[in-house]
Amino acid sequence: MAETLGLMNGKRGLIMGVANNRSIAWGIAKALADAGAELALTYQGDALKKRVAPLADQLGAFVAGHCDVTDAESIDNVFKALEEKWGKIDFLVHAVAFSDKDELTGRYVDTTSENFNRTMDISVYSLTAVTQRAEKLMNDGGSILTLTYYGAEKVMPHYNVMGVAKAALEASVKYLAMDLGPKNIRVNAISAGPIKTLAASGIGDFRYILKWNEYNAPLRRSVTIDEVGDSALYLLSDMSRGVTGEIQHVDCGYNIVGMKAVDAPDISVVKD
Ligand SMILES: NC(=O)c1ccc[n+]([C@@H]2O[C@H](COP(=O)([O-])OP(=O)(O)OC[C@H]3O[C@@H](n4cnc5c(N)ncnc54)[C@H](O)[C@@H]3O)[C@@H](O)[C@H]2O)c1
Repeated sequence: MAETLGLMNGKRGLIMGVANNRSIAWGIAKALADAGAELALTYQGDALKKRVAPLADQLGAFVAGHCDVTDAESIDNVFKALEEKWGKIDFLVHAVAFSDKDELTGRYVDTTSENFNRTMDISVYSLTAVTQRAEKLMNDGGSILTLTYYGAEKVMPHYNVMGVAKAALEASVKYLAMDLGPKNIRVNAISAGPIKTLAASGIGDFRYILKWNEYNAPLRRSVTIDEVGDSALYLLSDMSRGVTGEIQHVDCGYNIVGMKAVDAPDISVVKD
């Protein structure tokens, strides 16, 4: 981890999307805590509470409660808890996405209306829903960060409706950045390279996608949650005070590549 002592001293914020210690949100939480931030975490349902509570303890973080972004009341309760505890917040991390894994394989054209709408609600609208609440607590400016993926820009195998959702999420970042800029609230996204997490395990042939990235990214490896965490620290701290509406790739450079590297081996899909 990079040396960041004190960069976030005096700053407080909410991190949504920690499921376990492999979550990207956990990498971000660790980087922020190391830099001196005070954190609040949410969890989605009792099953995840058991995992999130000990992780929160490790960082001395406040557990702001259950939050399912499809349930507006649960979002309101979390922000009420934050208002009571701190009065204001300085940053918000939105690392939340979901789609039916049966539709993260095969053809996009077969997406159902039900899963399309659910994917959009959880993975796209939720950023706007939490931003509405955060705006009221960011009375001294702030920084909001979400997580996206290259499948928003280019067609990736099996990413399907999630690619469409991430494209909408990236457009939301820009519209929110414009709306909140006059209040000195910045809104950015990190487009992370593939990382083996709970959510990623739902994507068809994920190991193949991961390997392909490792062989073909300029850095010839895949990115880690700690590296995403350090880039998030930049976007959530005053170091990036002149940056908003930005989609920052943190993917070992994969997004600049046009075709297979000449030194990359030919690989094929390996089924578990
Ligand atoms: N892992 C990757 O390869 C990768 C790459 C780029 C972007 N991302 C994005 O990073 C973000 C975090 O995912 P991750 O890979 O760390 O996986 P993860 O499974 O650790 O985290 C996903 C989180 O979304 C939460 N979530 C899902 N539905 C929810 C709901 N209805 N209400 C509240 N929370 C809900 C889960 O509780 C979980 O904490 C997602 O937006 C994902 O699309 C992941």
